[in-house]
Amino acid sequence: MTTALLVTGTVGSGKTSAAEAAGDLLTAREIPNAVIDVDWLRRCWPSPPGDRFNGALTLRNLRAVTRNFVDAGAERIVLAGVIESKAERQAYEEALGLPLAVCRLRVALPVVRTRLHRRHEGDPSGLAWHLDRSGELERILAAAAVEDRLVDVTDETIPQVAQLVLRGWMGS
Ligand SMILES: Nc1ncnc2c1ncn2[C@@H]1O[C@H](COP(=O)(O)OS(=O)(=O)O)[C@@H](OP(=O)(O)O)[C@H]1O
Ligand SMILES: Nc1ncnc2c1ncn2[C@@H]1O[C@H](COP(=O)(O)OP(=O)(O)O)[C@@H](O)[C@H]1O
Repeated sequence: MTTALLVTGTVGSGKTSAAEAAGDLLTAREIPNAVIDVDWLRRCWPSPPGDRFNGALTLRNLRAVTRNFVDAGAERIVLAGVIESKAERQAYEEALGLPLAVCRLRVALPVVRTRLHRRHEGDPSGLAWHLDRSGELERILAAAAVEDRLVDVTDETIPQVAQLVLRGWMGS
């Protein structure tokens, strides 16, 4: 049966990079897989009042895209995204229609901020928003403890993070 793994963490923690690299590792092992960057499923403007991250639309897109990937033969689905509560986790699991594991990346905030400066070079307003959100979201995620597994990856390279994430999910 197909199973899903959500790589989560605060903004700039490396969830997108880790999910992409995990997909590459699965491909190298010839395990049919798909990678979903949840940010793209909510990239629609404007969002409705009271739903600033487009949560409802994200779930509808997730349901449709996942079904297509499963129909295409994906056995492992790796997602990068943010969930802030156990209720949101349940809603994701229901939309996916698959067993879901959640791995949270923890990265020391000064390192996150250095990465954000690099990623948002030439984008001062985006940088300011992400810098502000990084600490706030880290506190929200730590309090919510929605994950099955928390890994501190402050000093790990992207391929190392991908390996850690997969090891916790698949055992190797
Ligand atoms: N609760 C919740 N739900 C969904 N997404 C969340 C949430 N909190 C923060 N984020 C993160 O917000 C970041 C939005 O950044 P974007 O650059 O995509 O901006 S925009 O939505 O296009 O305006 C984007 O940050 P990055 O993770 O750095 O890409 C999202 O992951
Ligand atoms: N393990 C890592 N080591 C060094 N830089 C990283 C690592 N993971 C991600 N990055 C870089 O940090 C930035 C944020 O990573 P990204 O994957 O976009 O994070 P997120 O999806 O959590 O916002 C990107 O510029 C990325 O290239």
